[in-house]
Amino acid sequence: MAEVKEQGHIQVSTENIFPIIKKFLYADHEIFLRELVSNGVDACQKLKRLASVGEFQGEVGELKVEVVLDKEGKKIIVKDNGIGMTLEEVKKYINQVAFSGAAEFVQRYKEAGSDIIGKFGLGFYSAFMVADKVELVTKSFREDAPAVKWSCAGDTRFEIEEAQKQERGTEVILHIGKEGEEFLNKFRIQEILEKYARFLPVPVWFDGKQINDTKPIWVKPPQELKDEDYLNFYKQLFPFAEDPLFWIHLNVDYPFTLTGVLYFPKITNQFDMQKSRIQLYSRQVFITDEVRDIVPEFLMLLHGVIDSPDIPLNVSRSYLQSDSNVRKINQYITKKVAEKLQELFHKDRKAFEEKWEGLGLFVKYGMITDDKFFEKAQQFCLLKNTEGQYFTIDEYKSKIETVQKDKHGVVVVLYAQDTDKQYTYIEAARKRGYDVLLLDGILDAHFIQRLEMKLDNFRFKRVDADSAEKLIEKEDSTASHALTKEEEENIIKLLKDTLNDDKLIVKVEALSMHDLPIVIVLPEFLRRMKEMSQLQGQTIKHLPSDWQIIINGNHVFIQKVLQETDNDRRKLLLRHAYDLALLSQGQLQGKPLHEFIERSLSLVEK
Ligand SMILES: Nc1ncnc2c1ncn2[C@@H]1O[C@H](COP(=O)(O)OP(=O)(O)OP(=O)(O)O)[C@@H](O)[C@H]1O
Repeated sequence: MAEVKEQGHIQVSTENIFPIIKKFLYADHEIFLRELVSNGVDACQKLKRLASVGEFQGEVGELKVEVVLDKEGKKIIVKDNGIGMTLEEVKKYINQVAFSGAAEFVQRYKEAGSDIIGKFGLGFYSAFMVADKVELVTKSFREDAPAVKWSCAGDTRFEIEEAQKQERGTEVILHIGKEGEEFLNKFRIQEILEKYARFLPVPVWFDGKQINDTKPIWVKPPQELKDEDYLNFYKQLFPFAEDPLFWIHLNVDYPFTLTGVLYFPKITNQFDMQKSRIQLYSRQVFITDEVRDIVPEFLMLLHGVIDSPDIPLNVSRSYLQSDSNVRKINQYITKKVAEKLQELFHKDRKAFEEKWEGLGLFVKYGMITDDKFFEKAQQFCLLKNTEGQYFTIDEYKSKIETVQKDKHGVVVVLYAQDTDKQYTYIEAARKRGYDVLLLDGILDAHFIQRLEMKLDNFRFKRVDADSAEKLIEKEDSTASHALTKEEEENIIKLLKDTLNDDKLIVKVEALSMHDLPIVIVLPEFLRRMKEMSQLQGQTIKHLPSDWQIIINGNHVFIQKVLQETDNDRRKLLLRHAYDLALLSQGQLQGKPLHEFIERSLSLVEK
């Protein structure tokens, strides 16, 4: 038996901290392993540093941290061959420094409650979340320092004695208690190590295998890396994801330290958008994938890794938002992303256009949520028209300015959300020499509003918001149609009778012969209101009374209806014209569609 060198009490100010550490938060118990393994890694790195400056002249050997599970003996052991500790150091670091860390935690826990949980590196004493008794056996790199054993059974008493350890380094032996039983499982340990230790800078071994990649790409200089390396790393992080569109390597040391790689993923649906896939590391130790307050909101769509020792982890969320480093990091990332996009745009516009389908989503999201980004992105944000051509905002403005300016000097941008459903309207607009954009993305409704807010005299109108004639109101748009006042009243009444609805909004307009005899439009404002309420989860269908019916006073079909003497046939013809209008809107379904088909056949037969 070794001689007991010292017994003592860990100094506790008010109450025993162990019960508090133990009850910490159930879900976070696993971090004990992160803490112990990273202490081992730190110890190895310290030794390497000492060797590099000549303060340690012995054999460094292969530095590593090893985790051993002894299921039978109910023990988890974390060993390293790093610097180790002398007796004095054990007293200083374990009894005082580590303890004061734990005491500080307890203090904050009492102040902030669950807010700080999971954000606080509890350090060495987190071992007591899972262990009833902890032993630490250590031998310093200093040649003449004897090995020391420290032990503590989860109360304020500790013991220090001489130990028999021959090799340099530290071994922490956890005697797992009831609370920690779930960790006496190989797969659980494996899982925790893969989560937290995957990219630690010193080899970490468990169950005969090395868990980690000590040199992940974000710590390497970008000029040493090929596209393939970035793609492989992406696969390593997200084995089931499709290849990303491109990536940005972050690398800054002043005024804060930040490295990382952010990927622009292929996003195909709204579900993909909700997944946050940025992992935060601090010196290669995984911290969290909850990066909401660190990364600008719109960049939450990106995937990848950020590593910064300058992000405070042991504080509450509201504090994080006001932290000046976090704010600077935010701005830096935004700037970097904008610059990278700009560079891609200038270097190879064609490739940029080809990727726009996927990229546009990020750019638009950024423009919607971040003013600074809007300013920059305005220069490379693309608009695609229904013929598949791409324009920057300025290019598009110059393209349509002359033809699509209305009588108030506002440039009216026409757009479709569905080239099939709105085909008739797109054609009608094109015939008038107008250009039509395709804005069919999930964010486009918001994007349109943003552009209107930011750009002077720029208004968006969906092609079916009005008759083609009225979409862009010109000075001379008071063209008269072929019907007399009486005929106009007659035809309106007839249509209301036919459809059996008094409340319908019907008007006669001078459309061209190219247009349908009856056109149905949904004013832009009303439609947008509906869309917004739908986006917020309320599903209001377009009520029929919102649609406006426009009778084309110049169409021969309408003349024919008026000339027809048989009232039933007049109604039948008018019904047919109305159904054609619904059909061109993609709204004719069910029974009315069936009747329309029957009627079409009978008209042919007659
Ligand atoms: N395996 C080890 N080898 C050598 N020294 C160690 C080892 N584990 C802990 N120490 C010493 O004990 C000190 C306290 O450790 P503890 O884990 O509580 O806090 P920390 O690592 O300094 O900070 P953190 O709270 O972020 O973990 C360390 O700073 C280190 O000096």
